[in-house]
Amino acid sequence: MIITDVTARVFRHKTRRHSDSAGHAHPGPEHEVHQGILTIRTEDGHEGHSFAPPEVMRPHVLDKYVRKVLIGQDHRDRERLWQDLAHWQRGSAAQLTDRTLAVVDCALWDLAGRTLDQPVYKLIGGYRDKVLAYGSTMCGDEIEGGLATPEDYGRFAEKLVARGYKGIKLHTWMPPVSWSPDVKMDLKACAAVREAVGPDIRLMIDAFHWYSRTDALELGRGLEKLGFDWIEEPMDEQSMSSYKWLADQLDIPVLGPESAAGKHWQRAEWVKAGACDILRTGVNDVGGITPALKTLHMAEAFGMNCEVHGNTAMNLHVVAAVRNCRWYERGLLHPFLEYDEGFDYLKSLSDPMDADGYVHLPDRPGLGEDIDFDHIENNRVA
Ligand SMILES: O=C(O)[C@H](O)[C@@H](O)[C@@H](O)C(=O)NO
Ligand SMILES: [Mg+2]
Repeated sequence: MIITDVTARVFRHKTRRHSDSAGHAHPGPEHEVHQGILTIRTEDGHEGHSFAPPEVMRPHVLDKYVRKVLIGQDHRDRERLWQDLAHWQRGSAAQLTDRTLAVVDCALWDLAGRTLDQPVYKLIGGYRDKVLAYGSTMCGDEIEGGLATPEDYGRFAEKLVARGYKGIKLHTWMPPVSWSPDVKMDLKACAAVREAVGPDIRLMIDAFHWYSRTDALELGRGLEKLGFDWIEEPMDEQSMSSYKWLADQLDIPVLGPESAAGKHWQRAEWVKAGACDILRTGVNDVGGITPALKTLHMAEAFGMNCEVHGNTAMNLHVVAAVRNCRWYERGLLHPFLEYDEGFDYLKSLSDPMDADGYVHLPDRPGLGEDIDFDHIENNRVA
């Protein structure tokens, strides 16, 4: 049970996903990027793994913080290890991030599952073995036939419904798209999707994240006429009072915060302030599975749903272990990318979806990621 080793491996993998200046993904030519895998090993040879960008697990961070907290400890003490690592953040000069807490916490959960030969969601306490997914589109673009016009969104929505999705979330246009942001164009895309899919498919929006209060209000009022289920991150989430102002004015539920700092503590403040109607958490956003569960359980105590941000196994297992989350966010999707092709370092999808829109939890131990260790070793860069 005692942790003896924490290692990071960096490897090449190929993708057609490219990040823009705001960190949003768009399709492009295949290129090589680097990915990291963190491995935590115990004295009896058990291992737990989790993936993250290499900078999240860089040598300085592992040496100065992670190994100091983990080595020699009982790997089953996830709560104490998470608290001990989180307490290093304050004095780390912002070098120890929530993303690092998340990759360590996920590897510990994976280690527990692999050691006990159980899926993580069953260790947490399973609520369901399959979860309804919504298709989460990439942000709009200026790619001919991509997501460049409202009609493009409408056509893509039809394809997503044919694939089985019962819900669709539009990420609309944001800089660096030359003419964006534009509330009226956002609403045209939403209207085109509603027209294309009809009244029974659930629709949501995740818009430009820095609109003014009045722009966000105009967007929200328009969405109410289109029967959307929620408006997400239309303003800078550092201004909780702006969200309180917006939520007080709108009938459509305001969902958040996704990117606001402060883990489950800040999300408790949003609930107390009435700044959202549906809460949001995400394993990468709050520092791991452990704090994501704290957020979801707190929301449940207030009678609130809490939607989990992001795809991948770590978020899927959290969604499968709670009642007060309606969807798994499957994406990000684009007409020019085949999401079901997965990643070249995984032998199978972590979130396979059936024709009815349900993602089934794999019966593999831990986080259930079907890792191709040969690919990792054959493409090692560090
Ligand atoms: O980079 C981002 O901001 C995320 O990918 C984001 O676009 C998307 O995951 C999201 O906001 N989902 O709700
Ligand atoms: Mg979002």
